[in-house]
Amino acid sequence: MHSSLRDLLITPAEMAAMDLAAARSGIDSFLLMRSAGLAVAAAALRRFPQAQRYAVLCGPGNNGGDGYVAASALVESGANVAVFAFGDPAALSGDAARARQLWNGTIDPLASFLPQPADAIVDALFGAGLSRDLPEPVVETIDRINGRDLPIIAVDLPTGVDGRTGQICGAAFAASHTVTFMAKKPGHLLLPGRSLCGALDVFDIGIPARIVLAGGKGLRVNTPALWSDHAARLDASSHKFRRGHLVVFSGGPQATGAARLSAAAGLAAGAGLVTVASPTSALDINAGHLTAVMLKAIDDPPGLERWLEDSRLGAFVLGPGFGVGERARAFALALCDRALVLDADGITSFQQHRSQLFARLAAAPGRAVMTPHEGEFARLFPEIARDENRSKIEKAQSAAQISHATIVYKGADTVIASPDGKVAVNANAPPSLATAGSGDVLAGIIGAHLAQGMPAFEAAAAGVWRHGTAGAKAGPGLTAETLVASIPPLG
Ligand SMILES: NC(=O)C1=CN([C@@H]2O[C@H](COP(=O)(O)OP(=O)(O)OC[C@H]3O[C@@H](n4cnc5c(N)ncnc54)[C@H](OP(=O)(O)O)[C@@H]3O)[C@@H](O)[C@H]2O)[C@@H](O)CC1
Ligand SMILES: Nc1ncnc2c1ncn2[C@@H]1O[C@H](COP(=O)(O)OP(=O)(O)O)[C@@H](O)[C@H]1O
Ligand SMILES: [K+]
Repeated sequence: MHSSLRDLLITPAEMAAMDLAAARSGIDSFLLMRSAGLAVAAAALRRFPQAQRYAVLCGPGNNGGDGYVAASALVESGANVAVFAFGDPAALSGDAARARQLWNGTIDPLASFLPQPADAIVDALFGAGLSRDLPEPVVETIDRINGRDLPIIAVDLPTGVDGRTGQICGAAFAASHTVTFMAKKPGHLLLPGRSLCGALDVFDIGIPARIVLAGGKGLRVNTPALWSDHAARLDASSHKFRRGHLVVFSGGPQATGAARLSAAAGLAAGAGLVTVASPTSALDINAGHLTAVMLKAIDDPPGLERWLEDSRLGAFVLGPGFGVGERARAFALALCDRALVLDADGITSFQQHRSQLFARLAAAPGRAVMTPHEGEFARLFPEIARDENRSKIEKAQSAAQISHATIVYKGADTVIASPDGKVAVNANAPPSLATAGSGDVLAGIIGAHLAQGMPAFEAAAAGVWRHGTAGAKAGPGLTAETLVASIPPLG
């Protein structure tokens, strides 16, 4: 696999365009199908050598074609193979018809397939060309097979998973293993698709990297390659002010913990100084819990404006535990032209005042990052959230464009998108991150990156990645506190 393809995500439409570009450059498309089918057969033999029968389920398009190639290769290796087809195999056209003609065995209708206890199933029913909900006979087959604890090797995508969105089209196989070609598709990473792929193999079937790279639109998996060039490095000339000063705003006396978690995370993530800006009413409580983190009384917008004259204040986190309302809006609007992470209550405060926030961000571009979870996203971007046609990636991209901020659309499949079109999908976050305060920690890490001078998209992507890595390091019993202690070095 060409190293530059490793983190690339290709939509099914882009993949189809690449097929055409490959054909135009003189590459024989049947050879691509042959490579694909051989890769599937090899994966089936390698992963499930104990199978007494490989049941290959073939559909009406090129995914089915890959299945016929795999079936022939499995027979050549001495395996026992049975082929079942959905639709009329005589109606196949192009490369898929050629692949079927090379299959010497019988082809039974899909409806007659009865799974046997030692079967391994090759799912070549539908792949990138799935364009609507699955037909009823396919749904019935999937229902008959899922849950029987049989190994399923999916060709390109588990049948029923939409490669662009990761959504399920009526039903979907829960595969043990998925073999895809040239590059991952969004549906392999976005939920629920990701949870149905099993282990994922990306196989190079011979489309030149230059064609794949030219055809992709810049969708990426979030890895350090995206942002490590922007990471601040420590050297002998570093001092605390050069490492950046992060400010985290605290809520009132009943709601101070979230800000302290963000502040602790910011310090652990590398900000040189961190100050909790607290209402006077909560100063004593905050003071009783803070050591390395500093404290400053800030009660109202004029007090904030005066403090902002200190140019050493590098970045701000507003939202965790802050309280929803007018004060949050006034603080946020005053910070829009700075490096700002707007999280939690900071986001919810603008539910009825969205256009005010977006207009201010457009007029005073700073480095703003918003970190909504699904509920907060729906509050700020209700029309986008409701649009069932758009993938989570497309939703984050639209939200970034209309808000003029980098969006971190959180979840197990967090998407990071910038107003200028950069986008990445995160894949390293363990489910143990679903714990109270985990989002506050993320906001603090991103704030530290902004304080160190990273651009907004890179600061956010690096923050999400470090948060995921910290989650894995802290292990299954993690709490927000152990998460902070597990934040790994940057770069
Ligand atoms: N470059 C590569 O990556 C390579 C890719 N390769 C392989 O090609 C696969 C993509 O092939 P593909 O485009 O023919 O699509 P595929 O998934 O077989 O289905 C299309 C057929 O299904 C039909 N159809 C769709 N939805 C339906 C529904 N709900 N219910 C019923 N019918 C439905 C649709 O008909 P239509 O929508 O026109 O009615 C059409 O007939 C890809 O996943 C990979 O395995 C390799 O061969 C090597 C090179
Ligand atoms: N199942 C999951 N798998 C991986 N990461 C998750 C999962 N659920 C939540 N997370 C991550 O944990 C964090 C939770 O943030 P948030 O919902 O704001 O929680 P809180 O408000 O309690 O801090 C987000 O970064 C989110 O992406
Ligand atoms: K499939």
